[in-house]
Amino acid sequence: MVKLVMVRHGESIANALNQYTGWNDVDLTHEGVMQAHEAAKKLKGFYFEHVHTSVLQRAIKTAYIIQDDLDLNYVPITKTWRLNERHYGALRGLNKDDTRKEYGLEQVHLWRRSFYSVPPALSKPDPTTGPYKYFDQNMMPVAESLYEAYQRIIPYYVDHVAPGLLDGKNQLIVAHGSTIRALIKYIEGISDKDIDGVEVANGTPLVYDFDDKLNIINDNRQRY
Ligand SMILES: O=C(O)[C@H](O)COP(=O)(O)O
Repeated sequence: MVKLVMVRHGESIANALNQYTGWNDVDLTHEGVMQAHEAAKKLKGFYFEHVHTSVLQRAIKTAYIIQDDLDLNYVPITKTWRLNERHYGALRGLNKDDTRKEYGLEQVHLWRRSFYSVPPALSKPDPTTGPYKYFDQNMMPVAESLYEAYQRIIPYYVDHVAPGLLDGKNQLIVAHGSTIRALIKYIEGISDKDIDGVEVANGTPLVYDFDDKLNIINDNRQRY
């Protein structure tokens, strides 16, 4: 049996302000730091051989806290844009309740949870925050549906996470709400329609036990 654990970062400053975030690089709040420590507590005794995270500090710092609390700082960590949150386009930085008032509940639900809905796009990529200044601007999204984000997230999982699992090595992914929803969809074979009912809470470890063919033996995921 091998384990995959996925953790959404602790509460970020944008989460606390109820703002769309996406590729914006915002820090954890104090509450978010505490949630990362809580996640580590729940994972006490868990050993993993590789950590995978995004290039966004809210996920990286959550991963570091978990590694440190579990005394696993020596475990290699990969930071990749492929595990970034879904790009929220021109919605990033806006308050979610304000957009509900302006565009209606249904539209906001579609932007946030449907598989194919694309948020309003930026007119051009926005490389103003740290992680993107060395990026090829041609690959920077201006907005992503979950479907589009899935196309960059799942190849990373298939190429860099699944081989470790198939080798019997536990893996930890510390990422974002939509990143983890895409991974849950792939791993559990959830339909395009049903994925809109899947939520991922900050700092709550999702644990999958797989057999040697990566069939799920057990998981602790709650749908709500
Ligand atoms: O990018 C964001 O705003 C959040 O991390 C996830 O937001 P959501 O719950 O609206 O998908």
